[in-house]
Amino acid sequence: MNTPALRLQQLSLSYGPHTVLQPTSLDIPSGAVVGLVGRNGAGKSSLLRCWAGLTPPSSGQASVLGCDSMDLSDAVRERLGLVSQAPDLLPWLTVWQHIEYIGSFYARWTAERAHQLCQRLALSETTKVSALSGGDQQKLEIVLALAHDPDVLLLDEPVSNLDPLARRDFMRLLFEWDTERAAPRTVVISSHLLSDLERVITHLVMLKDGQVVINAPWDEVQEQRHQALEDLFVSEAQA
Ligand SMILES: Nc1ncnc2c1ncn2[C@@H]1O[C@H](COP(=O)(O)OP(=O)(O)OP(=O)(O)O)[C@@H](O)[C@H]1O
Repeated sequence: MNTPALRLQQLSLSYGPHTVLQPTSLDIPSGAVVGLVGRNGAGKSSLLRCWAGLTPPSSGQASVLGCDSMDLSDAVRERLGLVSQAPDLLPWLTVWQHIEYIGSFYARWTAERAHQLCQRLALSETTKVSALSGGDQQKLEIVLALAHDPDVLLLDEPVSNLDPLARRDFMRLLFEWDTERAAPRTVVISSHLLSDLERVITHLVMLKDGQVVINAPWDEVQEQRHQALEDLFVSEAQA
C-alpha cells in the first residue's frame, strides 16, 4: 500500500489541563485536497502546526511523507509548503526580495513560477513588505508557500483576509496548478467557511472540540448530509 501523504497516529495535544486535540489517527492519501473545517477554537491551526512540526504533540505522532513531523528531513521540508495564520514576514524587504530570499532555501524554487504567482494574485513585487495590506500579506504568504512547487501544502485559513475576487483567483490557481503537475499535490486547507472550499476539495475532515467528527471523501459527505455539517452551515448562515 502507498504511504499516505499525511498521517496522524494517536496524536493528542493538551496545554496543561486544556485538551486541544483528542487522540486521533487518520491518513490523508496522496493527491487529496482536504478541507479542514470546524468552528473557532475547534483545533484546526493546532493540528496543522503539529503536521508542520511547529507544535510538538503531547502524545502520538504526526508525519509528512512518511517522516515524523518533529524530525523532518531536509528532503521532506523541500517538498512541504505552509501558510500559517500568524505570518512571520520580514518587513524591511520588498516583496520580490522576500520571495527570492525564501526561495534560496529551496532547490525546486524558480523565479518564473514566483513571478507567475505574483501576477495571478495581483501582488506588486516592488512594494515594501511593511507597506502591504493584510490581504496582500496573505497573498505573499501564499506565493512563498507555492513558489517551490511543494508536493504537500498545508494552508491555515489562507483566504481569510482576501476580498471575494482574490479568494476566487486563489482557489482557481490552487486547482489549476494541481492539474498541471505530473503527480497531484496533496493539500490540506483549513477554513471555518465551507463555502470557500466546497468546489475544490476531494475530502473533508471536520473537527469539533478537538475531535475528528467527519473524515470522508467529499462526495460521501454530501450524500450523507452529516448533522455536524448541517450545524456548521447554520452557523455560517448566521455569521
Ligand atoms: N499556545 C497555546 N497555549 C494555550 N492554548 C492554546 C495555544 N494554542 C491554541 N490554544 C487553544 O487551543 C484551542 C484550539 O485553537 P486553534 O487555534 O487550534 O483552533 P482553530 O480551530 O484553528 O480556531 P480558529 O478558527 O479560531 O483559528 C483553543 O481553545 C485555543 O485557545
